[in-house]
Amino acid sequence: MNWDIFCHVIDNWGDLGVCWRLASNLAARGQRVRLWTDQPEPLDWMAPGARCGAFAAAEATAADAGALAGIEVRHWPRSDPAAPPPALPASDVLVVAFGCELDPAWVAALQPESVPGAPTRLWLNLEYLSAEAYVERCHRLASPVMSGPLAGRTQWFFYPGFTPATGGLLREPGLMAQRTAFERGAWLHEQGLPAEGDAPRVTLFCYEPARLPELLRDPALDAAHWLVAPGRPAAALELAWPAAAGLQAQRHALPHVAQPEFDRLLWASDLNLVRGEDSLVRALWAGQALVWHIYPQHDDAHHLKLEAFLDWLEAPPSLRAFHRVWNGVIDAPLPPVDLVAWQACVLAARERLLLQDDLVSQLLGFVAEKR
Ligand SMILES: Cc1cn([C@H]2C[C@H](O)[C@@H](COP(=O)(O)OP(=O)(O)O[C@H]3O[C@@H](C)[C@H](O)[C@@H](O)[C@H]3O)O2)c(=O)[nH]c1=O
Repeated sequence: MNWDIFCHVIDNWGDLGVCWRLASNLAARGQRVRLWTDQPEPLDWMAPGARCGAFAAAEATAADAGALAGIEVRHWPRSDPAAPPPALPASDVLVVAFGCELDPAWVAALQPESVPGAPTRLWLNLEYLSAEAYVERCHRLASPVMSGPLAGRTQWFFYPGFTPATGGLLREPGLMAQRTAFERGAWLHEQGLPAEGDAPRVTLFCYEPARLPELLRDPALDAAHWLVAPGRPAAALELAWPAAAGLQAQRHALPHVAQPEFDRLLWASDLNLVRGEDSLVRALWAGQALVWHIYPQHDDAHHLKLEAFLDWLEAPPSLRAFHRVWNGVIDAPLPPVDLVAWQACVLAARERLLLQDDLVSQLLGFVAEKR
């Protein structure tokens, strides 16, 4: 089948990160995808070569073409109201990610009314990830358009989630086999990172957690190797680093890496301090201790979202308390890091997730059912 996926980058990298993973998961299962985004630039490091297809086909190397077969990245002139709808063959499935607004003329162009007798074209909204109860209620609901140029059409809600009654999480079929075969020492060595010794490796991929200086002084981390992602995490650690004075801790600034390499970074770490949406999911698959820096919302809606996640995670009291302080929900001393208990919790959660179908399997099933 042919897919159009629309991605409006609001901020940071998760909007595009999720959409790229979705596109590549679909392509790996034989689907043909056009990925439209208003801000394709981060793909240059997240998925090197991805932009070749649409922007510079002649420059694509054979390796790029092979790795990215089935995906065409296209620029979406989202904020230009005069941009004419594309004159391209219609797609079977149109996905607007995270409820992004697509001009009705574009919807109509890419999804002409289905011909009687032919399979129905589908228009889906892939929503944000949450463990809150509404997700199970809203997953797979139809949203009929009542007025305007698209009146009479239906958009379907598809919600990712952590339980069998949701759309599940993105997970490539071979991911766990790769995870098991991963050789941490060799990988760290290849990256030029310290591969010897028992000192914990901590991946830092966060926003600006106010309690970072306090965490630097946690006794479990006083000789830690901090593996620091570029951008906001690097800036946050730079400010906090004076708190590590006198400790043996070391920091290692990392470059932007491609998504598969980012996964391996999480596999190689004893503690993953992740954020947003996609890195949280990848930290669950990594099966190491994790702490989530949730994307903050103005009305504090993220507090409930965080609690729902901690409930689903069956987080032990120390991990719950740590999350609440780390995310500024409560003002209290940061509880001590307990790598053993926290990893056990993540591994148990991963076992539960592995019993469920991944998001793309469910999405393909949903589309087959509706067509
Ligand atoms: C640091 C790094 C990240 N990445 C990728 C992994 C992820 O796909 C992506 C980061 O995305 P996230 O973890 O989701 O965090 P994020 O905070 O970057 O993204 C988002 O969070 C969402 C909840 C919001 O809705 C978005 O608007 C957005 O802010 O960047 C790499 O591929 N290589 C790297 O070197």
